[in-house]
Amino acid sequence: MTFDAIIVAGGGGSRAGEPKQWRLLNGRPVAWWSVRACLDADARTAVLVAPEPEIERAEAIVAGLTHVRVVAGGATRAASVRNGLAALPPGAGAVVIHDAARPLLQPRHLRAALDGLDEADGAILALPVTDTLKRGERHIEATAPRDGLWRAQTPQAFRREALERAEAAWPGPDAPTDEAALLETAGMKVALVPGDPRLHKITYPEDFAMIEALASVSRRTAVGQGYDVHRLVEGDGVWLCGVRIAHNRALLGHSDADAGLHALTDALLGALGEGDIGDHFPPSDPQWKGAASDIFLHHAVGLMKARGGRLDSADVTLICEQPKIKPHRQAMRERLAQLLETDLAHVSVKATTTEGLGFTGREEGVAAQAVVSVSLPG
Ligand SMILES: Nc1ccn([C@@H]2O[C@H](COP(=O)(O)OP(=O)(O)OP(=O)(O)O)[C@@H](O)[C@H]2O)c(=O)n1
Ligand SMILES: C[C@](O)(CO)[C@H](O)COP(=O)(O)O
Repeated sequence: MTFDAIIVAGGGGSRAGEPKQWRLLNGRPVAWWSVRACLDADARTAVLVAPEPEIERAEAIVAGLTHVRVVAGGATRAASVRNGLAALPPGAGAVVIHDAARPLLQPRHLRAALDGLDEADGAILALPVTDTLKRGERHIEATAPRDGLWRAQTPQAFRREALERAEAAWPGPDAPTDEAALLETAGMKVALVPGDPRLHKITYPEDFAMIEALASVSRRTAVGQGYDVHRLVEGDGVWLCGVRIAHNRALLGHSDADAGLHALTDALLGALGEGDIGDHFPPSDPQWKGAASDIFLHHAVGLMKARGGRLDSADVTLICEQPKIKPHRQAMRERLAQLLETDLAHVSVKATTTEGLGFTGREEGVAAQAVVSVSLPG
């Protein structure tokens, strides 16, 4: 079933003491992560609802993403959801509503909520209550039975037509605290789908630390490796790891033949499961003839960033007799750190000969190997 997503980020964060949806989490604003997850799950349109005075800020945050609309929120969460619904294009069978304040959303959560619509008009992620419940102010007045009680989370998915009907039928005047309440009141069926503690909502200041801790355990490390070779021919210099080295030979290739950057690009694509450099930049395509290989690496870095990935380390080994690499190693590391948008300490360049053996030993070509480690949302 096709679906649109509404990510509500229109609150003021009074209990958190700041507009929590804009605070940085792993280098991105809290609200960005949910928009990204909805797009990764193939939402047709993701509507980000932001406080009216902060529309431009929200637009800047999602500027690099396609199929996103930003609209102004209302005085309550329910009003913000209504504004989001009004901004949806017609057509999709389902709508998913999600709190921006739950930034560890993953596509699998969205799929689980949408699957719940097979047997109901709505489906919400929820966790069974596991603590004993007490009622009272300063002292306990009663112990409340917890059987059958659930903590409602988001995402919450709805058949669009059912949500619109339930919305129109809501008696008011109070706003519901979630959209499942609209359907419950209208007598419709809403499924309970097993939730996830990682969908914890940032409500109070201490929740930021909790989310950061959950985010760090929700990440995985991906390793990628790359290998490339280019032939040495007549010429006056070579490009290696983004640095031009004067030499009495040149490297032959469709692009600038920078074996170091090619191996590194392949390593990064490998860590992301994105195929290899030839899939993205076919050698048969004339536009890459003589191209500076910087653009290949830049592209792979863009893919990594779009996934919320972070480079932890990159290690390149150049294999050749000549030219000598050591005098250029630092310049290469600096250029790679710049291209990888990371610190110098995360980048290493090494070189070795093959003791005169093989094609590198005979100075017929230069080989390069690269290994990268990337941290990705789990
Ligand atoms: N008028 C509102 C109020 C809330 N929300 C959004 O609804 C989600 C859950 O609300 P809540 O945790 O209550 O956020 P705030 O309203 O920002 O917090 P507070 O109630 O502490 O002010 C958040 O992503 C929040 O941005 C919204 O879009 N519009
Ligand atoms: C919708 C919700 O996330 C379900 O738990 C929650 O009700 C929103 O937070 P609020 O504090 O009630 O606005």
